[in-house]
Amino acid sequence: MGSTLSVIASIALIRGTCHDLFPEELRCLLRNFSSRFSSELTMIIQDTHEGSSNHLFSAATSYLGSKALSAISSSIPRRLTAGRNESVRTLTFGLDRNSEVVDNYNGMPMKWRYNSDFNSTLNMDIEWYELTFDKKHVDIVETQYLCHIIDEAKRIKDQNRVLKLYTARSDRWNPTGITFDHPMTFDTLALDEDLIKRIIDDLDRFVNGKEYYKRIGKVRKRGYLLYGPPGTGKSSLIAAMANYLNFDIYNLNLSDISSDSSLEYLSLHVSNRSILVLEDIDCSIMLQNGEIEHPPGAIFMNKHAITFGGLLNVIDGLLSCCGDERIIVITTNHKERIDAALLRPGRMDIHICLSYCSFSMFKQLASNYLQISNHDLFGKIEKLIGEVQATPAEIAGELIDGNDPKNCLEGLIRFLESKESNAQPLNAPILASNLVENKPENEGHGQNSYKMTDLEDDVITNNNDEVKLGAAEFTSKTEVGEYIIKTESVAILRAVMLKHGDVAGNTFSYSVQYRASLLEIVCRIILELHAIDLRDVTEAQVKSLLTTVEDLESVGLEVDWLHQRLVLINEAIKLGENGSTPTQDMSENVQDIRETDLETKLLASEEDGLVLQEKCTHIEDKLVKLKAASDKLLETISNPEAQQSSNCSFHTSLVDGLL
Ligand SMILES: Nc1ncnc2c1ncn2[C@@H]1O[C@H](COP(=O)(O)OP(=O)(O)OP(=O)(O)O)[C@@H](O)[C@H]1O
Repeated sequence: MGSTLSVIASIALIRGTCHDLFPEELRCLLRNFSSRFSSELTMIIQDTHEGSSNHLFSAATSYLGSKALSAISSSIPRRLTAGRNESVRTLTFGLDRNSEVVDNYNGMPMKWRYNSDFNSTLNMDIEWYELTFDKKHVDIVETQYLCHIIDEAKRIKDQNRVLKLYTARSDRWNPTGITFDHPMTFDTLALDEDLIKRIIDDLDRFVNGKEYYKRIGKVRKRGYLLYGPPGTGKSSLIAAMANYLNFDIYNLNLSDISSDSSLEYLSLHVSNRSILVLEDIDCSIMLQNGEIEHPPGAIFMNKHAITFGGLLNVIDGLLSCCGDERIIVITTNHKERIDAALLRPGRMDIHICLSYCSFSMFKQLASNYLQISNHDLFGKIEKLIGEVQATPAEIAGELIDGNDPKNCLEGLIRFLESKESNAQPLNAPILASNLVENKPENEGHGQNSYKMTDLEDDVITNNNDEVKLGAAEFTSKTEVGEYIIKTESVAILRAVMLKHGDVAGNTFSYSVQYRASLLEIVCRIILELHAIDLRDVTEAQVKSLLTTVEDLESVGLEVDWLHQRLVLINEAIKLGENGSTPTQDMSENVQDIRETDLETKLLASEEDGLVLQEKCTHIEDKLVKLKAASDKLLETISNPEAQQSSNCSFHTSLVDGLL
């Protein structure tokens, strides 16, 4: 034992002496000399290059630090440095002075040696790596290996860094941001499994799609629209996305921004590999109600100074040119209030509807909060969740306070039952907020439905039972006149055109696609009016529809006839609720509608006598029907008992005469 120690001590002494006698410069010289006769080549990578810091050197530091302890490196260096600072999530390692590590790159050994020394000429420490490899691999090192190091270092750095959340104040981003430490991940997010998989696939394709985007000449940005009632997990999904991608979040409330130029400035100062979130956009960008004068084209402005054009510029213009790998997420509780131009693929590539809690979502929440995957009470909860609209936030709220699963689940059942007793029936009318998205295949609450487009802008719809590729919104379209619209709206639009002419004709300053999307909204309102049971409609719901129609009118759509009809329905509901009889006003209103229809048709047909005659006959036929309907309506409304027994006529009177 004593002799072993003395041998080690002697070696250390000799090494120390050699080190003192042969300074680093001399040893380098010797190595260079011997390399002339060697098959190996050594490349020096210094910390500075041509007067500025050398990115390859810092990339090598991160790369070798991650390799130093891993099994991929064939040799673990004798001396390592270790540490951690505020900007990273885990410990980081590095090579110590004169330490070596061998990295096997596709079977080719790459020897790395780290060195540092004091440079008396520069009066500072200098650091460098020596990378030694077989001369025959020089091309691979130059064209592949060094790029691989840079890419890997970037990935490692991104993966390890602490995420930041930036908010804007006085039109500037908070310069340091705050640490974003949200625990939500795709594992804990309660969402349909298949939907999560599709979102992850899309994110993966996006972050790994550098070459793809380059090839097709498209800027690497992706727009997501998250919409749905409050508490359905929009913010939670953003957090899960940020954690999955390791992207910082820039959260912008447009109401806080004073001008388009401030918005531009902020968008230019969003870093790459980040998510720009515009929350509750419908609250910040309002549809004008016609009271405010504004230049043509600037139809959607908020009460401050941001124009719709300014917003599009951020999404399409400046951001497109000046950033890379950016995701823009827009959230809203009312998708139908957002201009279709903003929602089109290329701007908002993926639309995700976050809806009320389904049973599978509840099971995920139960697993998160109570750590149970099954319970005797699950059957009852499944039934209630199928009948009641409860948001994941509400369900989570019931599960959060308590350690005893049984108590929590019983509390949840009581909560759902109380909701059920106050709730609308299942076939309740559709709120205006659901107009755009509540297509037949997505109907049924407690279900999670969504549409999303992938890189090639396919559309995927899901109603929990089936997943269709390339269906619905963007693919199944038909032409009506110059408008290309969803097939399901064709019959209605044709009928509207026949009866009211081209109601979007006055909006010619907008694109045909945009006008088509406005017409789609009209069709959907009519479709919904035909589908709903008017006995269950509340005044608030009709008012909501009215707001949408007013919005349409404010952009120039001629839908006064629809407006009047909704007013009439509203009146009828009020009368029905009060049990009173119709007023003279109301019967005049019905008469007005008939006369207006006739006048419009007559005027529109003035030029052509034959057409006029034909149309008159057609209109007269319709008037006869409308008269019968309105008589029935008046009769029904004047007799509340009859209204109960003949809801069918009531409905026919109020709705069917529309077209
Ligand atoms: N899908 C979900 N999975 C897990 N938890 C959820 C989910 N949805 C909501 N929650 C819970 O409810 C809380 C509120 O949800 P969140 O803020 O994500 O909803 P939101 O749709 O963004 O609401 P708002 O529109 O009001 O901003 C979250 O903190 C989370 O605890």
